[in-house]
Amino acid sequence: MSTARPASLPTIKRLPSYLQIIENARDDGREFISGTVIADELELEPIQVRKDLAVTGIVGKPRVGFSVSELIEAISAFLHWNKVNRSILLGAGHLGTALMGYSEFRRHGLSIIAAFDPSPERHDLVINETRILPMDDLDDFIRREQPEIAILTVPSSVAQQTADQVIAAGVRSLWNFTNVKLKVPAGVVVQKEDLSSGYAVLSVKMGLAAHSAECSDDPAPLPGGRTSTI
Ligand SMILES: NC(=O)c1ccc[n+]([C@@H]2O[C@H](COP(=O)([O-])OP(=O)(O)OC[C@H]3O[C@@H](n4cnc5c(N)ncnc54)[C@H](O)[C@@H]3O)[C@@H](O)[C@H]2O)c1
Repeated sequence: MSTARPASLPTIKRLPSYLQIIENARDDGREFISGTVIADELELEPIQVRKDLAVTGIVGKPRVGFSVSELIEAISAFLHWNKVNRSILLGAGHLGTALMGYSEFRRHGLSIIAAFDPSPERHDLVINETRILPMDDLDDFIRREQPEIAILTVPSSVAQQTADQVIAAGVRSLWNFTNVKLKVPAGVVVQKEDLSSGYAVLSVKMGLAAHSAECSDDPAPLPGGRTSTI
C-alpha cells in the first residue's frame, strides 16, 4: 500500500535539491541517509525534510534512515524524471543557448530534440547535440516528432503567437521563460519561469544579513527558521 501524500509546490521545488544530495551519498558508496543529514546540508528543519519525502511514499527506518537507492528511485518517479520528455526549444538566443548547453536536463529525462529560430546564421548550428532549425520546419517537425514540451525563450513580443503555433501543432506543455502571461486552451499546461524570484530571495537575505551584522555577530535567519538555502 502506498503511503504517498499530495505535494505542495514548495515541496516539489525542494525535491531536486534532496535528490542531488542523495545521489552524492550514493556516489560516496553510502546505502542509507537520514533526513537530518539532508536537512543539515540544506539548512532546513529535519521535520520539513521528512514531511517532503513522505510524498514519495518511502518510509525511513528508525536509527538507519532512508535507503539511498529506494529514495533516488522514488523521488525520480515522483518527479516523472525516470522517463524521457522530448522537448523543442523556440528562440535559440542567449537564454535558449544556455538551456541547450545544460547537460543536467538530459540526466533528468528532459531531452531537447530540436531548437527553432528565424535567424539564418543560427540554422544548422548544433549545441550540445541539439540542432537549430528554421521556423518553416516547425509545424511539420511537431506533427512528425510529437514533442511533449515546448520551451519558450523567444522575445516577449512573439511569445503568445509562438505559443499559439506550437499548441495548434499539438504540443500540450509549455515551459515559458518569457515575461508574458500566456493564454492557453484547457488541457495545456504552462510553467512560467522567472530568475528574478531567485534574485529577490538573495536580495532579501543580503538585507537581513546586513541588518543582523549591524545588530550582532550571528548570521541572520530567514523569517520562520534557519538560514535556508532553498
Ligand atoms: N525567465 C527568466 O528569468 C529570463 C531570463 C532571461 C531572459 N528571459 C526571457 O527569455 C527570452 C529570450 O531572452 P534572450 O536574452 O535569450 O534574448 P535573445 O535576443 O538573445 O534571443 C531571442 C532569440 O529568439 C529568436 N526569435 C525571434 N523571434 C522568434 C520567433 N518568432 N520564433 C522563434 N524564435 C524567435 C531570435 O532570433 C533570438 O535568437 C526573452 O523573452 C527574455 O525576456 C527570461
